[in-house]
Amino acid sequence: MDMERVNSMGFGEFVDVFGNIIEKCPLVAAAVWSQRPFSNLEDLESHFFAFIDALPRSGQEGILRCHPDLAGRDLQQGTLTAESQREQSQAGLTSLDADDRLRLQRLNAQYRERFGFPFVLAARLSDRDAVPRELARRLHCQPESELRTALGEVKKIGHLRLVDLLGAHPARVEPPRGWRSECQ
Ligand SMILES: NC(=O)N[C@H]1NC(=O)NC1=O
Repeated sequence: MDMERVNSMGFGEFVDVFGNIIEKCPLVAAAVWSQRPFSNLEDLESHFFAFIDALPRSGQEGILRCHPDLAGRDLQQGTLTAESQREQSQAGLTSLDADDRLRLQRLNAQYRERFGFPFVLAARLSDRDAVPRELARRLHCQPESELRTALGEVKKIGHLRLVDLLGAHPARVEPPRGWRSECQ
């Protein structure tokens, strides 16, 4: 799909196509539509990300809370969005054995208890061994930096989803501008 096609979309079609760039948050696409025309993928995604950055903390936490746990209940029940299902599957999270699944579920619960929102990570840039390791590491980060790290992961997920839709050049796997974890 090229940008001319994107720029020609009416509101309804745009939200249908881009409504899940930010997981279960079609409002972001709805707001971005009014910023058209877009010159390229970077321009388009910058509007998605600027919307997130401009939200108050409650809105940013709300966006994080719309994400399903990695290897969590939605995966078990088959209720993930198509995008999330594919991402979790690519990371090998759909084929964990019972012990590994339980370990991840316990870590997810600890993380949610500490920060008040779910652990978010771009699963396609990770794998079944790295996910619990990264979760355990981030559990010890400070809440302020962890919020920024988690929003950076939301942006990585959104970037990869946009690349899928627009058939653009290979995804930047190390995106610039502070998308890295702030807590080492
Ligand atoms: N919790 C979490 O990170 N979920 C997201 N990550 C990802 O790659 N897809 C998701 O749904």
